[in-house]
Amino acid sequence: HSRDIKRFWEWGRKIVCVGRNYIDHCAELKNPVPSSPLIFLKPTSAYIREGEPMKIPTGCDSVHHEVELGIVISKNGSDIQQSQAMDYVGYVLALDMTARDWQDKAKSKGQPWSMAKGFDTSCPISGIEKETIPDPHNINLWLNVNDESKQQGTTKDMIFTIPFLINYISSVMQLEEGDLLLTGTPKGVGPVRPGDVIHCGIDSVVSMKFPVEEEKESITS
Ligand SMILES: O=C([O-])CC(=O)C(=O)O
Ligand SMILES: [Mg+2]
Repeated sequence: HSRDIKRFWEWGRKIVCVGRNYIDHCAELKNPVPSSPLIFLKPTSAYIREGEPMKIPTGCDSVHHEVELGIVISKNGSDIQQSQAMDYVGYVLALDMTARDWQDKAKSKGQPWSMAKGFDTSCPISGIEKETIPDPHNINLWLNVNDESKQQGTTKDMIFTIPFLINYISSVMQLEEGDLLLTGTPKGVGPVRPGDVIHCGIDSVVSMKFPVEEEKESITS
């Protein structure tokens, strides 16, 4: 692949996610509000784009939608200072689809969330928007399931800001061109079922739709 940043999902090397970055989402799942960012990873094999279905993995009883502002890293950096951080960003709309029953089970056993967060199709994304988003800390994220409003939040309510997160993460692991950073979800998460359609957006600037399907066992001989 040529390294066209507009097609970062084809060659970007990691997806770094922030959990519990909105107080009202911490409260709805009865989780503590973190005093430092909660970081986890998703594999890049989880990406899907509009036109592809989101598939509920076999054996999972509850896949939740989480609409999030995504940050595409535009150049390599380590120890990126907060004052420089906004030179490294482009914006996407993203879903952090989560197998909530698997996550709950992992949490109760003290195990990582990798399976709950990393299943195939668990990271639907839009294209990159930059000029259309003048202030990423003042946009509205919304999500409907079958035209019913489920999530509505403003990035004003993020606990840890984008420069803080970029500095925090890049002091430990380099951020590379084409990486995606998911900044957490506001309240209103909930389950989706086969046949549902997820429609989400950032204000009226960008929106995307994904149908939900059951994963079918692939038939190979
Ligand atoms: O699974 C969770 O609740 C953590 C998370 O990804 C978020 O807050 O966006
Ligand atoms: Mg999330």
